Amino acid sequence: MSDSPVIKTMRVVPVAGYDSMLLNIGGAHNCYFTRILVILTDSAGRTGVGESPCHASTLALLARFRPQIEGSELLRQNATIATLFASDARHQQTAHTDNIHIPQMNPEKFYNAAAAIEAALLDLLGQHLNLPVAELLASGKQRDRVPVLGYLFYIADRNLTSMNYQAGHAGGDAWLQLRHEKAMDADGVVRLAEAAADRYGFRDFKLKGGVHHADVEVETVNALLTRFPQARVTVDPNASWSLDEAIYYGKQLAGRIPYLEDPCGAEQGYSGRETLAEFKRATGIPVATNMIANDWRQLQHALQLNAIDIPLADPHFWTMRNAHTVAQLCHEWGLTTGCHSNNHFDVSLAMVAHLGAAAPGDRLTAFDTHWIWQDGQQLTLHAPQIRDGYLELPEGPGLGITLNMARVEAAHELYNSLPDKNRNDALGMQFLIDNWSFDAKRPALLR
Ligand SMILES: O=C([O-])[C@@H](O)[C@@H](O)[C@H](O)[C@@H](O)C(=O)[O-]
Ligand SMILES: [Mg+2]
Repeated sequence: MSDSPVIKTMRVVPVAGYDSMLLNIGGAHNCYFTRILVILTDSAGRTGVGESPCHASTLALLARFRPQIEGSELLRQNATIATLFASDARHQQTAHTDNIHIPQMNPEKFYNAAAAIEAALLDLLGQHLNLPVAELLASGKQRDRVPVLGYLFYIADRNLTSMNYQAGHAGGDAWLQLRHEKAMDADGVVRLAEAAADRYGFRDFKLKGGVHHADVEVETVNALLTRFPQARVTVDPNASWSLDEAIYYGKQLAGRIPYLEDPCGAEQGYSGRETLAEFKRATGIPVATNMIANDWRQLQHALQLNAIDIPLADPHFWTMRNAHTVAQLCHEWGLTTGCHSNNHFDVSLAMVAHLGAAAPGDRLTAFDTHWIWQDGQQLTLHAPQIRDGYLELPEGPGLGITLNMARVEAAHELYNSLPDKNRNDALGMQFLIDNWSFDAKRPALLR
């Protein structure tokens, strides 16, 4: 044994929070979203934490990994993580599909589990060395703040449902009110963007598409560009457009948008990587993706086909260290570094901040975060802040955050009370369209 601190306990805490009725190709976000916290304590009396998307199979995997983590030496965390990667769990899980109903997103449960454990170990290691996690990733800390985008959604009318969607706070900050109200057209989305820009200073926006006919979504992008002529605006239809549609609408937007995200996907015997490569050649528009390059093998094929420019390597899909390696590869190979997100708490916000702070080079597109939809529900004492369009790196060693255990326990209670614990966006959608079901090739409202 070295004189390394030893991991004493690993606690896995599924937690829930509230969300708005946000639309996407998979349907409508539930009024609740769920996540998992992995909380480690070590023999030096420190606590480290990581966050991941929540799914029953991820919880099962974390339970399986616990004996390998407890008793391990903190300074040998590379070997500990390598043991997880060497286990058959990595391959068993890839055979399972998830409930998210967004095709090919591939948020593999093994990676989610490994990512949360790895983040908690890095948090502890940083505290042990008195260094921020950004300094522990191979490039070291490059910046103190990371550009993030205003992630905009069409919002359905929560009053049409019997679900427990929350109301906003009238009379205060416009964003905190509007994020709960119906916004189904360009005007509504522009009002959301104004409120988000006022509160967070965004200069980049991404519209979640795959909801209306492409004409409506392009009109919304145009309205955003008219209102914010200096802003970078894009749309992500989650591959619901055909290749022909993507080229048609891409040509309308070319020169005015910095990139398109997953404009099209697999069709007629051609893979998503092949259709995106054709899209790029036809329009010259850079392509970002979180759908077809989510592991090393997919990324290799995507790059060989020259299908993408911006792999949105989410640390929860890759682990923080692997996502950082993708950022290094982007830097060395002339690609652009970006980051995908799902609804999350502030532990994930800190993970994303450290990842972005350590990404080498200047070719960084504003990172995604859903945090603005959850702002106010923090589980830490001081959540990382978004100001002036940037996510600020928290101060202090490790991830720079401290859990607020009273809030964590309350979020855990909420999780325990939920009948549906896995993400299922079809539920809310049934209130809008009878018997609605997911179709990877059709925007959610076109039935
Ligand atoms: O939150 C959503 O509805 C998004 O559609 C999310 O699930 C996607 O993973 C995502 O943000 C994306 O960029 O495709
Ligand atoms: Mg996307």
